[in-house]
Amino acid sequence: MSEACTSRELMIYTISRLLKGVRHVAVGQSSPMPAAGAMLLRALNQRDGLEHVQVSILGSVKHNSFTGGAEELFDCAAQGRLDAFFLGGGQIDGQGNVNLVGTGDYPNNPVRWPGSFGSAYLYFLVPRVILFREEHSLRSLVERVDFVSAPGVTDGTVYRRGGPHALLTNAALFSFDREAGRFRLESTHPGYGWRDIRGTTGFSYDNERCEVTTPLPDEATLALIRGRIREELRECYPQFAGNMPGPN
Ligand SMILES: CC(=O)SCCNC(=O)CCNC(=O)[C@H](O)C(C)(C)COP(=O)(O)OP(=O)(O)OC[C@H]1O[C@@H](n2cnc3c(N)ncnc32)[C@H](O)[C@@H]1OP(=O)(O)O
Ligand SMILES: O=C(O)/C=C/CC(=O)O
Repeated sequence: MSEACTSRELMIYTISRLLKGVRHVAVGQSSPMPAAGAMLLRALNQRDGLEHVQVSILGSVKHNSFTGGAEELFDCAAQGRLDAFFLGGGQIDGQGNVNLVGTGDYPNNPVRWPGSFGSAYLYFLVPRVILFREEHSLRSLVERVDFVSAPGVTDGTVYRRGGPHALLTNAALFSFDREAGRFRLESTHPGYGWRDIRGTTGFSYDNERCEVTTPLPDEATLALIRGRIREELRECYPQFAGNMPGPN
């Protein structure tokens, strides 16, 4: 029996499950776990003789067919040729708003993050946007973000084909109901129960007393993460890949 599945490996595997059915997935800045999850889906589909998955990772030479940087990604999204993307946030709230700018009042934020990137644009255009935040805490999952980098919901007068699909943390998986503008707890990761999630989530959500446990990857999938995926990830995220379990 190999070393037990780590929290990050579970998140990577869960991302690959959330991506099922996509043909083209892109990964933006500062997103090692999404990159690994997208690579895992590509590898699993290849292994199982399923449809080819195009993976475009910003900043990568090996795993990116774009040669012109983010502009090409944005054009691709506008043309409807991108099925899935990922957004993080120092804060994420119960309506799926993400804050990549900082806490407190802009522009004198006591805590400052890298900035909004093209998050607002892509959030409106990419059908399946998966939100991710490793830290599941009252400070990261808040009632209302201090700054809206990209809004989760928009009124019906605004043309919008993209938006939040799910929120994944190191403790739980939520889906997002776009009609209701609310998250629904879908599963808690091994070691966490619904009460833990209630106590560490700053917003209200549906299906609070969820008893479903997030499924773990099987041995073969775990071996793929620790082998091929870890190696593919090294190009863009050497430190993250170096901290993953795997053969020396
Ligand atoms: C086209 C495109 O590319 S669109 C962009 C796509 N990519 C993304 O959306 C992902 C972007 N992600 C990020 O920029 C980062 O991962 C962030 C900002 C969300 C989080 O930053 P991380 O460095 O991972 O988190 P970390 O927990 O280390 O926090 C950084 C700092 O902010 C502080 N912090 C983080 N969250 C909070 C919070 N909610 N409240 C107060 N302080 C906070 C931390 O204490 C830390 O401070 P320190 O440096 O003094 O210790
Ligand atoms: O403008 C943005 O959103 C992101 C740009 C990242 C890049 O050019 O690599």
